[in-house]
Amino acid sequence: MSAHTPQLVVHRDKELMAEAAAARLITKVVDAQASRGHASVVLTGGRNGNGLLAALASSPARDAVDWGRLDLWWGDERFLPEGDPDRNVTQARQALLDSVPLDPERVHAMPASDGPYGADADAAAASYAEALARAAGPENHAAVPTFDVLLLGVGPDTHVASLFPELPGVRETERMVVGVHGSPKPPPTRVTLTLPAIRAAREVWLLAAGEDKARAAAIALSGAGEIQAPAAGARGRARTLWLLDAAAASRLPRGLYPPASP
Ligand SMILES: O=C1O[C@H](COP(=O)(O)O)[C@@H](O)[C@H](O)[C@H]1O
Repeated sequence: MSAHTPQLVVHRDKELMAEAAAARLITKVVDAQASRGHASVVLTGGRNGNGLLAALASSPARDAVDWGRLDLWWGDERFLPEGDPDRNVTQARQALLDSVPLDPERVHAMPASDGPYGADADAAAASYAEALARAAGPENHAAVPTFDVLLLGVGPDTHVASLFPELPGVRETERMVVGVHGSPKPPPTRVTLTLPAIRAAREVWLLAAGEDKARAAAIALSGAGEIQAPAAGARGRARTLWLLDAAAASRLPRGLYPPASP
């Protein structure tokens, strides 16, 4: 099976999906730290991403992670003032980050709209791209680190990170990070990794739980184009994993799930 072929795991409900994904992430991070001394994870916003972080916070196995040797990056951010409750980083802090001993130098939040770039989301995006490029080593395949795991929530319209169907961001082939203007989901201004940055990750995990994600999962996994269905273009270098609950998997084409017998 090619690394580009998505693998699917379907859980009974969203709570079990969040707990199983948290357990899976802990194992991945612990293994990476054991073999290379450090690990890097790209976080997502949204309900499913925050559900995973909350499950991780309440897992006894969280203490197996060396939090001080974990780099955290973001796949996208809602371009709002620092501390705004709708910022993805604010929600991640509440769900998990404030309760684990992270090294603040390794927590790479995207800039806020009242930060050094003011309301200029494009300048904020360029500065995040520079930070990623500085962190990328010669062994990396792009101007971003080879993230161990990159998490993506899947929106009901098939968006991932802040790459929305048909908007310029999803068409970007050169830059690693771009500003988003006129997002159909509020707030309208955002900053996002692009598909080339996402595809530099070793593993990409797409999270989809709930009935409102069923159509998006079915479209993205049925051969749709990435411009129309950005989730279809998200893949990892070594693995692309869709983690779903039964409701989100309910409209998948026959033969995709459960896996067809050989
Ligand atoms: O706005 C966003 O939405 C998506 C999906 O969120 P969900 O609540 O429908 O699961 C999320 O992945 C993205 O990071 C976020 O900025």
